[in-house]
Amino acid sequence: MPAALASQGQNGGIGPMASTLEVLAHILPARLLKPRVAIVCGSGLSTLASSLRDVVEVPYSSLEGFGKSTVEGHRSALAFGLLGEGNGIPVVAMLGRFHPYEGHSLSTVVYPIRVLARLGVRDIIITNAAGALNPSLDVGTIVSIQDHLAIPNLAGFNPLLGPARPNYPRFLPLSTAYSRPLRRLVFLAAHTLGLPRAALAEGTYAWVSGPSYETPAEGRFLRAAGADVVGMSTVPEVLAAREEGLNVAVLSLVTNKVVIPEYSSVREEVEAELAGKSIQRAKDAEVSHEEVLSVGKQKAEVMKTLVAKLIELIVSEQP
Ligand SMILES: O=P(O)(O)O[C@@H]1C[C@H](O)[C@@H](CO)O1
Ligand code: HPA
Repeated sequence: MPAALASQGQNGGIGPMASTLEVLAHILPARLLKPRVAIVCGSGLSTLASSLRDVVEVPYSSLEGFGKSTVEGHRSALAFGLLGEGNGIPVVAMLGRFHPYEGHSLSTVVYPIRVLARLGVRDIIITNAAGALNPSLDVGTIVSIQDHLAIPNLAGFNPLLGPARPNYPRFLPLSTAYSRPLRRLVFLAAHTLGLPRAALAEGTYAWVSGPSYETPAEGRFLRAAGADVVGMSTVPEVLAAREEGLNVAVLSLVTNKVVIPEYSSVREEVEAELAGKSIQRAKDAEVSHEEVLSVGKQKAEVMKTLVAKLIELIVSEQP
């Protein structure tokens, strides 16, 4: 395997794990140190952690091995806290994530997931902002992800690249990566909260490296290949989480429709113009990160309520 590819992966190890865990053990009170469930907050969704109480925030800068989230809408800290009444459920949230397009290696992107697993997390709820490829998905819909299509993984950009390690599978199966029991609880949570049926859909997530958004041809290609939404994160985290033995649920918030106009010929337009006819053409549209963040802000509350209810259900089924 080319060295450049191997170094994109797990770096043959688990980074400065002992040091990271030691710092956390030093900072956190015992009731927060062993989180049961983890949340990864997508673009504009760091307020998902605001349902926690007794929160202790740990900046990534104090944790060796962590990078810095440089994307607007992501904060560089872990939030440890309790959810619900009484003793509460210990939960940890990544208030921001690392994307490969920021210049982070894949091993840095997934390092926090490996840390969370070692703290005792059993279930992880990964959220993201995504563009809709499936025309039936409206902006603001939450999509419970059931599968993924990861062209970068298929092409050799995979966080699991690297030497085999003891106690880790060499060949990770992904046919059940998105936990069916957790997906069931996602729909039960939505039902319990009385969310309208259309607020929550199911679908397949296409991972692209970004940071450029898709061209219309790429959008058509991903749709034709079976994806419902597209985004620039999540899949590396899912792979690491599965490798670490965590149960995974992924919730994508549709923040925009991917612009996939029908192919429209300029030649035909010019010929029509010359013939004195006019052709009606849809207006050009473009997606922006500002739009993504604005929808995230509008829908963060419903996403937060859904995630909190999901965590309650997870823990009531598997204390
Ligand atoms: O971190 P997520 O996947 O939520 O962020 C999405 C994908 C890109 O990072 C960015 C594009 O607007 O939002
Ligand atoms: N494409 C890729 N990533 C995204 C999009 C998109 O349209 N929207 C939010 N994240």
